[in-house]
Amino acid sequence: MNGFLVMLNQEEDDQSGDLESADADLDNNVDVEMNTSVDDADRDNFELQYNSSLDQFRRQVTFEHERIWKLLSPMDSHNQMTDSRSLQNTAEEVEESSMDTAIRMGNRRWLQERNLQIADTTAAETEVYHMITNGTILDIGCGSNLRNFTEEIRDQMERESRMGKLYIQISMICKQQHPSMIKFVNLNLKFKLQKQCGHVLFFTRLGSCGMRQETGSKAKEVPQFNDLFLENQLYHKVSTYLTSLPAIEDSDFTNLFSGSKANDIILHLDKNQVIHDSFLGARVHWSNEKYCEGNGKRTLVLKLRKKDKRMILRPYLQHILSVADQVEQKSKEIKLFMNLEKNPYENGRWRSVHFTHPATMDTMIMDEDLKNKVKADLELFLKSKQYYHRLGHVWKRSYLLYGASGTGKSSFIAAMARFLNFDVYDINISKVSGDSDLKMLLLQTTSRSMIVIEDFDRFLTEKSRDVSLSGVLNFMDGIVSCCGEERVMVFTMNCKDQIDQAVLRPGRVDVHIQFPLCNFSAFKSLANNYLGVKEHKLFSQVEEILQYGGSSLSPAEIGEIMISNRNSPTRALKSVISALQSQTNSGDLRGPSKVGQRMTGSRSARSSRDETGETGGVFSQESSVHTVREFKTLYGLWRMGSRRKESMDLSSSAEKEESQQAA
Ligand SMILES: Nc1ncnc2c1ncn2[C@@H]1O[C@H](COP(=O)(O)OP(=O)(O)OP(=O)(O)O)[C@@H](O)[C@H]1O
Repeated sequence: MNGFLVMLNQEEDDQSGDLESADADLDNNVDVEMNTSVDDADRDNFELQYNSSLDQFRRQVTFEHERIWKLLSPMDSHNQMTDSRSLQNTAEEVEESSMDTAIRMGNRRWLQERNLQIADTTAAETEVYHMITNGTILDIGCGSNLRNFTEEIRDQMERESRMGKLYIQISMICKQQHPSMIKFVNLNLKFKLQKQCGHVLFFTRLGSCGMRQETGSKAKEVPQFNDLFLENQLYHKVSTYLTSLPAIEDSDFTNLFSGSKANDIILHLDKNQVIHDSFLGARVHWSNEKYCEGNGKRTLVLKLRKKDKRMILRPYLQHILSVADQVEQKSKEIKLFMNLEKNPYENGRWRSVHFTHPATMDTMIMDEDLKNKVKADLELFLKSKQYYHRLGHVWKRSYLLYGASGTGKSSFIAAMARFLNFDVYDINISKVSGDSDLKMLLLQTTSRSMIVIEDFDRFLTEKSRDVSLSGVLNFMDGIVSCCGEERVMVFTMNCKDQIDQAVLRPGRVDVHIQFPLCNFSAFKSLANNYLGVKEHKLFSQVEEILQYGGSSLSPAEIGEIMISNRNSPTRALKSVISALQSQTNSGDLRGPSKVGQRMTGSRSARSSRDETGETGGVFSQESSVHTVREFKTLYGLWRMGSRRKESMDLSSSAEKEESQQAA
């Protein structure tokens, strides 16, 4: 009678419940006695035990079984090899999915009927050794396991078998690389054992290539370099991901590094330390345990439970990639690229500097609703890769920022760049030598960037220019515009009324954002930011002027007055009031400014509004076209052919109120 424990390779069975109970048995050192010796009768019954409806499978198992017994009789190694190959070929012919299921079910039933325990044999080599030396005889002779066993363990197994202990082989024929070799090694060992003790029983399992690969190990390694010593990008991504885990902060074994941004500190896991993570309820462990001091190569090792592996491995890796991308994107130092020379240089046209503009969405003074709408629009865009691809659209979005000089358009571009953490390519179109040069510039930009053309209206209305209108239209959404992805294009204008409708059509410009002159709400924000004043007795006077006289100064102009008088808020507010009054009284609401310095080259907002009949308040995304139509028709402002049929026009609700009041 032989005491033994059968260990079914955990890698080959995904019914974890039993494996867990088997683990418990193993811990308690429970050996299961078997009353019958395994002999020919048992072998003959083997087929019957697989009482499966899958006839094909049954026939196959019988066939395999006989074959293996034949292989155990003395023969030369050449024949064994040949036979192994033919076994493998046979396995390929059999339908795999039903086979796998049947094998699993069959094995389990067979083991259960004999009251045999199933244990986890993916245990570390030392553990297996421990079980062997403790007299618990077992073996699962799957090729991969055998490869992992040391000579010492194999010798031990042989010794034990000579003492009459029983080994049970649950082997697996796979179609992976070198299966015949594995099989050959496997069979050789069994052949020896058979000769020595005569108590070896084989089960042959037919596995598929995919299954084999997946079942290779519970641990997945991500080496830093590939065989060609090129850096493994996945290693880089996983490292980035791990540094973003909250668990790394709690670890006692971390090294501190400076990040790419000033004042950034990054925690890296110390060598041979483990960090835990969870995904979809599964717990995983990462370690950089394999750290080779000699050549400095590192490997990150992922360990997870067998039952979780099939379920979460792929989505977990996808999750790692996307989190790492986000982390990298956030920690990236933004750059500002400029095209300076007309003649192309060898290294491309763009020259870059660090983008240091301090404006952010928080520092922008504008209607909060409008600001939130733009932020939501940008966020949605970032998440819409699949959506754009499904529609066959290039993953890009174009914004038109329009309004008088000094209303914050350039600052808003900076705020958008910071919000997205995108590099900015600021195209100076006067330095572009022609249509093909413009294309070239676009081709040399990267994905995840903002491409900006400021004062676009000025360029478009110029009589003589190097770049043609069709060159510009192609730039905006022609074939070359798809050379990069996830890009935001931004155009700024003082006034869009004189612009060719083809330029502004959706696709070329998706979102219109108006930047109004300073209204009372913006004034209060400026007073708070620039003077530190939240309330003041002069506020009501400012409100009155703005309400009845309308906005006449830009935030830049009012801001400048406040900065110059920042030592005395009262003086600053009085100066603002007199500037507003003088603008109103002069009738030329945007005549030459007596306050601050107006940016050159920009037409006054009010004069452009007068020219075009623009009232300042337009419609927001939600407002119905009907309301605007009514409004404009009433005041004779309706121009034929709405240019905003499909593109979104965002303007502040304050501006809308202003329009309504004006009406
Ligand atoms: N809405 C605003 N919020 C915060 N700051 C503003 C705003 N508008 C103007 N400013 C301040 O005014 C200055 C000029 O603004 P900015 O250059 O962004 O205006 P602009 O609309 O781009 O002008 P231009 O059309 O002449 O280029 C900046 O220093 C900016 O801080």
